[in-house]
Amino acid sequence: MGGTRLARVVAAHGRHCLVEDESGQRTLCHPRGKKSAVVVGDIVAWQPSGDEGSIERIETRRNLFYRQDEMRTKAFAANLDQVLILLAAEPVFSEAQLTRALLAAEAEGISACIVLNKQDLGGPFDQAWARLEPYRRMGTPVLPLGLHDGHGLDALRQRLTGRHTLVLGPSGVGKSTLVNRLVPEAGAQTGEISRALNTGRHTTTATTWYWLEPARESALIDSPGFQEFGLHHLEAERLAQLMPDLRAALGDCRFYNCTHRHEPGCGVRAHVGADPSVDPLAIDQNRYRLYDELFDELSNKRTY
Ligand SMILES: Nc1nc2c(ncn2[C@@H]2O[C@H](COP(=O)(O)OP(=O)(O)OP(=O)(O)O)[C@@H](O)[C@H]2O)c(=O)[nH]1
Ligand SMILES: [Zn+2]
Repeated sequence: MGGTRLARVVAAHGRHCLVEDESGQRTLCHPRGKKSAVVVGDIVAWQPSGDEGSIERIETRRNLFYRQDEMRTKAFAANLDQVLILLAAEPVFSEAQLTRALLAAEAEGISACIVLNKQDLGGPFDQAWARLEPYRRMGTPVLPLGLHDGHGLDALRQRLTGRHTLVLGPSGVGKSTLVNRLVPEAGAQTGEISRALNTGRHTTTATTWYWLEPARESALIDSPGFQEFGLHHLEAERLAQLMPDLRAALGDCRFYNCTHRHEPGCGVRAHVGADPSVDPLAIDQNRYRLYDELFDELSNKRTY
């Protein structure tokens, strides 16, 4: 159709968004009619009208990273290559929250990595690093980082190169420090987006797309909302498949529809609490407890 162009959504506020074309040109767009909301990372077909534009269509998404609680769904971003979960030696992180974010990524087929910041803190860092051992063992990359002294920054840059990465993390782990460290003109970009979308507030409250280099190949997508990570969109029966450590032990249960909670002859529970130096399929107690609790939560969810 004449006049329609493809572009990427680099910021969204309400139903309005900022799209960026291949040359890097950004345009404020509004949806035409009653269209479903766009998400950062969406590829859209849009049509210019004056200085602004209207969204005609959202291209099919490769994936959509989102959370869902009883009342609402929150989409973080679409078409991702990777989700990076930033944690730190302090504040002490919640394993439940970490596991939920990993599950949401796995359910959409998005690879995830964990980055542990504040390496300079010594003891607390070592304790946090030890808590992440089951995650390393199940194959999730875990990178040490010290944003204050630059430790591990090169390895992190390597992991981000050529990918579009959503960054998530609880408050206080150093997410703004990370963005400012990797995106030299982050402040300017944020200001430009705030002005364009007329939010009148700092866009740390909205999801924002940052390019890491002038060639615009690697991107960091900064998104708030790591708290209250609802997984109502997942079936309880799918959980074990989505947890790599449990998944590795599947196939040896007596019952084909085993929930791995109370059935006799369960091949998963046989590995819970085992010594990893003896049992390569050992499942960490905490991980199993999280599975058990989530199974309860997801099988008792109410639908409205
Ligand atoms: N010791 C230490 N402190 C760090 C490091 N990186 C960041 N911090 C500190 O951690 C605190 C939180 O950093 P921010 O970048 O504001 O963290 P944030 O994740 O954006 O936090 P919110 O703004 O609450 O979302 C600040 O006081 C930083 O100086 C580090 O490598 N070591
Ligand atoms: Zn079982």
